[in-house]
Amino acid sequence: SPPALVRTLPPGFSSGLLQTPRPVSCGVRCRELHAGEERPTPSPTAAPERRPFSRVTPEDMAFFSKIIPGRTITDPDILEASNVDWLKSVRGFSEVLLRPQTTEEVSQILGYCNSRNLAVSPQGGNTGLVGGSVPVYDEIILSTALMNNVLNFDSVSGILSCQAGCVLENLSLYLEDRDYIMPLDLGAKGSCHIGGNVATNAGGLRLLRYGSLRGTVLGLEVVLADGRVLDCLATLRKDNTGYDLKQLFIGSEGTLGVITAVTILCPRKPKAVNVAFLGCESFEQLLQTFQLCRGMLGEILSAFEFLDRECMRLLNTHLKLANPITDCPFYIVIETSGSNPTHDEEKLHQFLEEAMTSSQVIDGTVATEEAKIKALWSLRERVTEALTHDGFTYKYDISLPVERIYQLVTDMREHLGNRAKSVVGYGHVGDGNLHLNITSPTKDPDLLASIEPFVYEWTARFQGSISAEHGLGLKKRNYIYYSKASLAVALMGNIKIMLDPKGILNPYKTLPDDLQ
Ligand SMILES: O=C(O)CC[C@@H](O)C(=O)O
Ligand SMILES: [Zn+2]
Repeated sequence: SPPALVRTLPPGFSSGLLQTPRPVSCGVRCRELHAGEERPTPSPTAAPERRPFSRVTPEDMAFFSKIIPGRTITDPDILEASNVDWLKSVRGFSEVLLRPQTTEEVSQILGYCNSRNLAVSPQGGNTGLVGGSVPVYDEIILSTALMNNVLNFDSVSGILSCQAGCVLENLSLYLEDRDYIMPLDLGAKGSCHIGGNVATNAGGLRLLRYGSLRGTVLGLEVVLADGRVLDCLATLRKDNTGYDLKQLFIGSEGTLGVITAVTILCPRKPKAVNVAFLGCESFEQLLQTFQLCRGMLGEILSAFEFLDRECMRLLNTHLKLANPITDCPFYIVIETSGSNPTHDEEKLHQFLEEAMTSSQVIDGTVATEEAKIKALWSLRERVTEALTHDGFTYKYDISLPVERIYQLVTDMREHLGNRAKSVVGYGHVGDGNLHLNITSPTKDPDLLASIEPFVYEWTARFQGSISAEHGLGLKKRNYIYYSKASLAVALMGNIKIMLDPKGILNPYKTLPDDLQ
């Protein structure tokens, strides 16, 4: 029988997304590449069976307590928050939460877990939306929360070095005091950790201007599954000495190593920021406005986001946020960031005049002061929160050629008829990234069966990505084949085996079940 420390699942209780347990795929951790191999049929999102990892014993606890005294948590009330994801859609049953403060501590923990065959679920701010940051069964939760020191900031180059557990908003405030900003900004900034941002290659609201973390992250320190510390913590803009290994860990969702420190290139704080909130009659007009905006605002444009009328309805109903302009089918948030307030305002006003006279935009409002800028941004940033009050939410994060993104929403509405409560579209127009969200009063397997695989087939038909910026985690892992060739996925499996031969790091995530 399992040691007393480990609670077995209550009878009939499902772990994670588990509904119908699927037989363990093959148990083989070594997979050969076969040319022309058939792509496996994706299984439902149900979690695979627990793999035969060891269970935590009192001896293991004694070891952890010696390495990180007072920072081994077993209190069920504290563990509850770390076992459940932000959406409350995935639940694990871990009984151990470890809070290291240093890279050396992470190294010792992983070296030990690897030798004992104990599975580990790395966790940052736990704000992910695909079930990637919580355990599925009894994996040990390895939190970066106490690894929150800035290591260095070079005010000439703008290069920041910090530990992985720094909260994004704290880093932003730290940099703003020094006349710099972070190159990324997300709705979850108050909780998410930079290590988690990098591990998931989070996109967010500024990607249009500053690019993805694949460009702005200059270096990483990563603890590998066996405890070795990989020092790629470079601070160079240019470095072509061999393969760029840090890219493997960016977006790997904690399955290849635990990121412990990051160096990141930060832009100067803009002297002038303006936000315009505009309304359009059709998505066609919204796209024309985007084109015009790129032409007229070019170098000062820092965000071009959208939400539809349904999103606005949910913001009004659930969060009591008022629409600052007349009711429209589509709303745009445009942000400019530049170095000359007079020049930027003049450009923005010329653009708005042109957009209004050519009837691309029906109504709009502009903000230059911080409080109003914040209020306008919250209409875009808080859609996710509004959706959580609308019911059970099915979330899709799709990349498509920009002119196609809203067609998926209209096709989905037509396809579902009155079976869904709300079908909404919003997202990052500038990046060709749609957030399609569908709600129902409660979890509804029939509705889900109507949405999937329809949404994935639709996306694959236009060579889109089924996960633009949220990653695959537990929920989307089996749909990877809709966006990646079989050979690419098989190579990913080989990399996983090379770096984590026992598969202890964030098991059941990112890779499809046939490669777990
Ligand atoms: O909740 C979502 O689907 C999207 C969340 C986030 O990526 C956003 O852009 O607001
Ligand atoms: Zn987004």
